[in-house]
Amino acid sequence: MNILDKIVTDKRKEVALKKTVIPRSQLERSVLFDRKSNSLATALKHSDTGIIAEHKRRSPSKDTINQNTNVGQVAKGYKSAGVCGMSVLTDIKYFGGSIEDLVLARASVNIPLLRKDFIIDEYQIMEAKAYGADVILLIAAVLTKNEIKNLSEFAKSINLDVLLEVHNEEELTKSIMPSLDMLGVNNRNLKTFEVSLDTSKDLSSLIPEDFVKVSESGISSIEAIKSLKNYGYEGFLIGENFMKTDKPGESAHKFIDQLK
Ligand SMILES: O=P(O)(O)OC[C@@H](O)[C@@H](O)c1c[nH]c2ccccc12
Repeated sequence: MNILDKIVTDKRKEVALKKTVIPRSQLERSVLFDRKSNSLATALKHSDTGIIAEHKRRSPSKDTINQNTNVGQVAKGYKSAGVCGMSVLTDIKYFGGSIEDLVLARASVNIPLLRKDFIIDEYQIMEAKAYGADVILLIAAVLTKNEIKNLSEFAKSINLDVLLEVHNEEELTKSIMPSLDMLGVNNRNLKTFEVSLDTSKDLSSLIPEDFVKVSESGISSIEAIKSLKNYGYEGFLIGENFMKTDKPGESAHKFIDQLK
């Protein structure tokens, strides 16, 4: 079994258990369920820099990145750096995050927040909304075309933006549908952890114009962003490059200043 299969197997168990502890009807009663969403796709379209900064403590490819973070402070730092949005990893077992991280970020900022997790069930989308997310990530590598359709339409029905992540042409062609707002190309292969920005460049011409294009992972230089912009990318998801420093917000600030 590859790592992605393991993550999804564990995720199915986690979701089944969570459903018994907090039923959907209770999620719907969260005050955040009625909060007006803040669109990440719109923010990216109106930005010259397009940075989406991530909160990530550890990952299966890197182990520890930063265990001493205060997610509320990181959120404030990213906001004052001028990011378009923040991605909050909520997977516990493999990334050291939690759904509470999302609500703590939401308590600190009103910028668009992406719930970054392995979403396989509507329940997790309800949970994302209840804990303050504006956007969900769907990963084509772990979903069928039908699942992508059902989950993205459900997210749209509760006013969440959808970022669909692909890694190759096959995933991309099966996924193109009107219920998505943004198409993200992950430069990291989630099965082997290999990283190459060429993945974004190679797939760019296959993404229809009406989707905001996002390049994800392995981005650490201004040059990388400048070259990805030539391929039509408007969003850049950066985690480790900021999180490996003591002050992720300040690192993001310096980075964004150089982009302007
Ligand atoms: O830390 P990086 O290399 O800048 O990558 C950030 C983000 O793209 C990465 O964390 C990510 C992209 N897609 C994912 C899916 C699940 C978990 C994590 C991810």
